[in-house]
Amino acid sequence: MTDEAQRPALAVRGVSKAFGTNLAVADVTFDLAAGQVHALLGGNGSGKSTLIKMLAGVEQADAGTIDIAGSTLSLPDMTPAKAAAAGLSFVHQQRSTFPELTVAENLAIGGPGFPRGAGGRIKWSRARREAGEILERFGIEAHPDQLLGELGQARQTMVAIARALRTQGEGEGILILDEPTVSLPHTEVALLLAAVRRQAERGQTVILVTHRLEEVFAVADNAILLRNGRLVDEVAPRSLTRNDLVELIIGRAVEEVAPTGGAADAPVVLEVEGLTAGPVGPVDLTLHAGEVVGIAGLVGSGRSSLLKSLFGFLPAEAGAIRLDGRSVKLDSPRRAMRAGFAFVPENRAEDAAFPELSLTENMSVSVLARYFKGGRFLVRRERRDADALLETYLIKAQSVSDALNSLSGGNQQKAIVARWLRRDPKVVLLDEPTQGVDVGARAEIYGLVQRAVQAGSVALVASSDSEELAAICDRVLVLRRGRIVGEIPRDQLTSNRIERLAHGDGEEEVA
Ligand SMILES: Nc1ncnc2c1ncn2[C@@H]1O[C@H](COP(=O)(O)OP(=O)(O)OP(=O)(O)O)[C@@H](O)[C@H]1O
Repeated sequence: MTDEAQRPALAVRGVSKAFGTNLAVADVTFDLAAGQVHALLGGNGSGKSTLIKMLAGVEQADAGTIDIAGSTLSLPDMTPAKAAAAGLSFVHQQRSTFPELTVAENLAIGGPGFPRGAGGRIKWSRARREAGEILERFGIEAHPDQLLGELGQARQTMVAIARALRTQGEGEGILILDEPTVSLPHTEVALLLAAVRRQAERGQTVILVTHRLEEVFAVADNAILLRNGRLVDEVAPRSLTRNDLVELIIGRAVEEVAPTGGAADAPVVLEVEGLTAGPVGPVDLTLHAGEVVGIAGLVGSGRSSLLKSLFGFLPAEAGAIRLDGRSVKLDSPRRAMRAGFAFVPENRAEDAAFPELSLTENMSVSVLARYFKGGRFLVRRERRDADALLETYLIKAQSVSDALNSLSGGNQQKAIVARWLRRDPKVVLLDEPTQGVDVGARAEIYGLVQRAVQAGSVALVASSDSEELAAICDRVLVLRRGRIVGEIPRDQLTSNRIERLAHGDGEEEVA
């Protein structure tokens, strides 16, 4: 082999970053072999995003260099422009693509731009031809004139990847995918991973940040493991069992959580009849004490709308809701909360978090009345409870006074789940509850949901992760176009079955 062939595609040397006294990334050094998929793994708060942001030049490193394509770059001096020039291409979870524009327009935006002629007029025929060439190069089945939003989720992400890589020669540079499959249904995940694998086989070096271990086993040649900001190991995942990998990531084994079995002969807690709200309905539901019921369905099937209408965010146009046999009117979140409903929304940043406020404040907004006594606010008690929640929910923070937005994404999610479960709700509504949450805390959250329902409550869990639903639910209801098209009981519950029903393959099985 020549020196060129042996040289790593990326060498990371001595990278460090502290936030105050918190060493988020501590002297991390590794090499990435070219043409491979490297998973960047670690528990919540282990430093993955901070490391990626330093490579992208959006977070200033304290120390460290990278070697790429024969040049050495200082990370404290990195900027987004330098990162792009060095061949580092990023595709984030929230793709910056535009569903209402065409594929060709999406491929032109943000890069070299549209080809222009005299007077700055856009040359559409050339833009289309170039888009067609890019689609072909990346093996994406789409037409340049198609609206991006008409494509499936996986192909939309592939367009974002093609856009990020379009100015690189075949196999040049590094493609960095930051949790690209969050909220993608299973079949779409498989399509996207196959495309990533194809790119690697053609020589592309890829860094994949993910919490989903099945993806690591499916596509990664190598895994870089971070714990508390330090590099703890580099392994070939295929040489490990799932449990070995979990232990390496979070430093301990994780117990599988199984449903405790809310029985159909237990008393009925929640009854919904003919609920119609926005894109949902009419929907009937009957939940028995102790049940965890999953809501599956493709993007746009109405999963989130159903939960939102049960929490009074989305006004119901028709229908009746009974809680413990008594009729309840849920026309506002305040009323829903009073009635004993709790809701962890999918979109934490917009709907749930107070990013600038402390962790304590974010966790106690749901129970503020507990801390008012005789005109005084019990600050010490609030703090003591917050400290306890940190332990119960394995939230990694320096202190409960930290602003929520200084926590890693997964830890913010745990804080919002803690906020709601601490109210001992009667009906727990969870929308994508383990989004961005690591394998350890995920099992912990499942366990807490189980525990929350054991005293006679019920939980409705909407998730795009059919494996998650199959693992934790007593039964799963599948939504299509706002209606329940099937119910899968525990003894027949597999992710495959959920996916098939969600896509409308096979029989409809309305219970
Ligand atoms: N802007 C910030 N201010 C203060 N501390 C921060 C900031 N960003 C990150 N941190 C801290 O740095 C550490 C690493 O966080 P980072 O977001 O890199 O973790 P992560 O591995 O990406 O986690 P997750 O899997 O939850 O996304 C955490 O302790 C976090 O609280």
